Amino acid sequence: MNLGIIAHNSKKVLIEDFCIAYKNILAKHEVYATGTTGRRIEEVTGLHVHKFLSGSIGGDKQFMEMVEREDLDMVILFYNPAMMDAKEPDVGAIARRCDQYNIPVATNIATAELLILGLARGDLDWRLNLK
Ligand SMILES: O=C(CO)COP(=O)(O)O
Repeated sequence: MNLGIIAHNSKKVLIEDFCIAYKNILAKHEVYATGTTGRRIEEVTGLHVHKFLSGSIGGDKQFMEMVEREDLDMVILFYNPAMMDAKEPDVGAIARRCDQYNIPVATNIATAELLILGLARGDLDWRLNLK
């Protein structure tokens, strides 16, 4: 399955730790991420990540296009609710689009852990029937 990941700068270490912890599950899937998030994940896990441009220069739009094509099966958006900034990718818009297409989306690590463990257990296999 195709997993999409975006992490705000203040959440980069959190996403690194998450990806290290669940590296064995991620390795069985395709990971897509905005530029810096993807590079950081590659550096700490050694996994290959399909990298978009950096979020602030268009990577967020590339990510959104993939959601709109329903090509992502699960999305992790670690934004910082205390630091909403107009220059940052519009995570609210991406989350709304995920809801429109019924794509499982996690905006915090507690939910992300549920999703990744559910993915490993086959709970998201229904998405395979959409293709
Ligand atoms: O800017 C982002 C989230 O704030 C995401 O883009 P990068 O992964 O390129 O940092």
